[in-house]
Amino acid sequence: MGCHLGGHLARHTDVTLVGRPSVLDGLADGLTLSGAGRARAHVPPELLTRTTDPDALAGADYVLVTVKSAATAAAARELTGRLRPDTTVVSFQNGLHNARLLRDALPQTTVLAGMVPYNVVHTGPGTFHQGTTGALMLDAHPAARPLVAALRAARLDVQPRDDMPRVQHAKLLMNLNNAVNALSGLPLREQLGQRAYRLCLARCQQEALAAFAAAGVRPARLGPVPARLTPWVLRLPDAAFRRVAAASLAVDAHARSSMWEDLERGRATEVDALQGEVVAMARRHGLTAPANARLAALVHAAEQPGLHRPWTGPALLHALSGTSDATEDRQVPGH
Ligand SMILES: NC(=O)C1=CN([C@@H]2O[C@H](COP(=O)(O)OP(=O)(O)OC[C@H]3O[C@@H](n4cnc5c(N)ncnc54)[C@H](OP(=O)(O)O)[C@@H]3O)[C@@H](O)[C@H]2O)C=CC1
Ligand SMILES: CC(C)(CO)C(=O)C(=O)O
Repeated sequence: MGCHLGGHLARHTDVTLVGRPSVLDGLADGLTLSGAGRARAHVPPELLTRTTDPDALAGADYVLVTVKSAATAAAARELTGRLRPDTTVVSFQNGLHNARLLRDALPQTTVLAGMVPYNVVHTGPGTFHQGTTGALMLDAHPAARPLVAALRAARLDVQPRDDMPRVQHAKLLMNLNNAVNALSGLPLREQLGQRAYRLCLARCQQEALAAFAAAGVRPARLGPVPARLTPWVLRLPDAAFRRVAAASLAVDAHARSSMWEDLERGRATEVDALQGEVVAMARRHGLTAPANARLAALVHAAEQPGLHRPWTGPALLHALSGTSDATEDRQVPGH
């Protein structure tokens, strides 16, 4: 995500990519951006400063944090004492707590929450493909204005919002599919086209919605269907689902979740910040979230070397069976 955002911005403003040698070395000839209906674009290496040294952020107006949730605390420690007082940090990460973690570590700094609604996959050396579309969102704040202008100049759609906690809860509901998608081994379109996988996701979302309600949080509406009705739409038979969710399925045939990419590359996933968050929130409010707990356990098992095998939809649903009432799979809203 850092290469995608940085690559787009580098054509309009000075960008320094602070990252790992394994990523930066692949950018020696620059960076190629594809997807989302834009012409394939090459960003030449002279437009990108690449470094592993966080000291390079000392002069930055903005720091966009795009590490996985488990790496936020360490990244925050690296930022501590290195930023100008007027630098603004934006967390463009999934999960609910990354901006708060950064704020706690950087109390003198303006830290904004952001949200990326679309998927980006590293498809080859220096090549980053955007497989789905949507507007970036971030806290509406005066400090965000120049960044919003730069993102727009780079032709990235962006919406400042005054309800980012609600946006992040809505995004968490979407991200509950990351585990299902990663375990399926399938592109998003193929996976969401199969009802058995959708029933797994519907169970996770139902548990999350119950936990959100108990916590007094109403997730923002990010798409055509209000969040509370999404589990019902997911449970529709395939043909009806295809009609109702045509827009959601209009994704690139190759788009996959970031968690799929983590399992493919043998990296730890973000499941603790997604399914794990629902389990923790449910517990705080005297509820349980057994489908989310089971999926988190399956993802952790798949993180072990050699243990990642694709799950069919029926097998995954069976693995979750007994974790919630199967009659839910026939439930309609209000019943
Ligand atoms: N990819 C996607 O399609 C989407 C991702 N997101 C969210 O965006 C965030 C980033 O995701 P994604 O780009 O996929 O993650 P990746 O793991 O692909 O990229 C993060 C990179 O940051 C590196 N990194 C970690 N800590 C540091 C540090 N302190 N200094 C420098 N580099 C560091 C990681 O290295 P290492 O592996 O060594 O830790 C890794 O190379 C996540 O929260 C994700 O959920 C949101 C929407 C879509
Ligand atoms: C865009 C989306 C929802 C795609 O699965 C995502 O956030 C991710 O892959 O992490």
